[in-house]
Amino acid sequence: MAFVIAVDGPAASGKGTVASRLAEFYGYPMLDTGLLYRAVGVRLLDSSGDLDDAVAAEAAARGLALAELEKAEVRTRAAGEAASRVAVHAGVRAALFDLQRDFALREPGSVIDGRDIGTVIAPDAQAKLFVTASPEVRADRRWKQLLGQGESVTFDEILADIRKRDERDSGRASAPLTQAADAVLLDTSEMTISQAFDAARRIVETARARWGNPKG
Ligand SMILES: Nc1ncnc2c1ncn2[C@@H]1O[C@H](COP(=O)(O)OP(=O)(O)OP(=O)(O)O)[C@@H](O)[C@H]1O
Ligand SMILES: Nc1ccn([C@@H]2O[C@H](COP(=O)(O)O)[C@@H](O)[C@H]2O)c(=O)n1
Repeated sequence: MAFVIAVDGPAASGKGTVASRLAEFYGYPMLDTGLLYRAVGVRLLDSSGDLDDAVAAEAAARGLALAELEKAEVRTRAAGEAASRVAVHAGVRAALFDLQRDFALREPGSVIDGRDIGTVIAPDAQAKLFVTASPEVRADRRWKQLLGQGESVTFDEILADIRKRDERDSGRASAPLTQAADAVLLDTSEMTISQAFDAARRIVETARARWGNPKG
């Protein structure tokens, strides 16, 4: 049976950073599911531009090619906003389900990060982390990241984005962002990347011991 590490949490909490370090440490493949929704959002922006059109959004999700996740465009602020708008459509989520679920079942294990991994995609995951940080810390991290990518934006604009995204992601009817009952909370507000990774690894090690696999 595959050992699945599910990493969920709000925008810019550092879940992707923790997930990629865990993947490297355990030698597992990693899937950043946010990129799927971002790529669907970008597809719609490039076509009709109507992010509220559920039918067009589902068609965009069904036509998605994995190569589209590699485009620099999916990592922009606009793509993040578009992703959270298309992610409310149940048809989009259904269209992306199998790809994520199949990834989760890869042997000998996988690391998947997103919003609904521990609750919907892999509710049976052996290790579940819910990575968070205060809105201000997350906004600061995302702001610096976007400045580094050459975007021109203020801290206050990013903080407003983060608050709006939290509200939309947590409030939607379909697979809302929520901590799974059996996920371990990891608040990285006061942690460096290396401290966050160490804490995450300890959580996973505890889950591995419980799972009964002595091989690290
Ligand atoms: N503990 C930390 N301390 C300082 N910076 C961090 C920390 N964790 C992550 N970062 C930085 O914050 C930014 C966002 O991190 P990351 O992409 O991992 O967040 P995320 O939760 O995956 O975001 P997304 O909402 O895009 O999925 C990156 O530039 C990353 O290097
Ligand atoms: N499993 C997921 C992953 C992401 N989303 C939505 O996509 C937006 C962008 O995700 P990032 O992780 O790249 O910030 C996010 O705000 C969610 O709306 C999702 O619904 N489910």
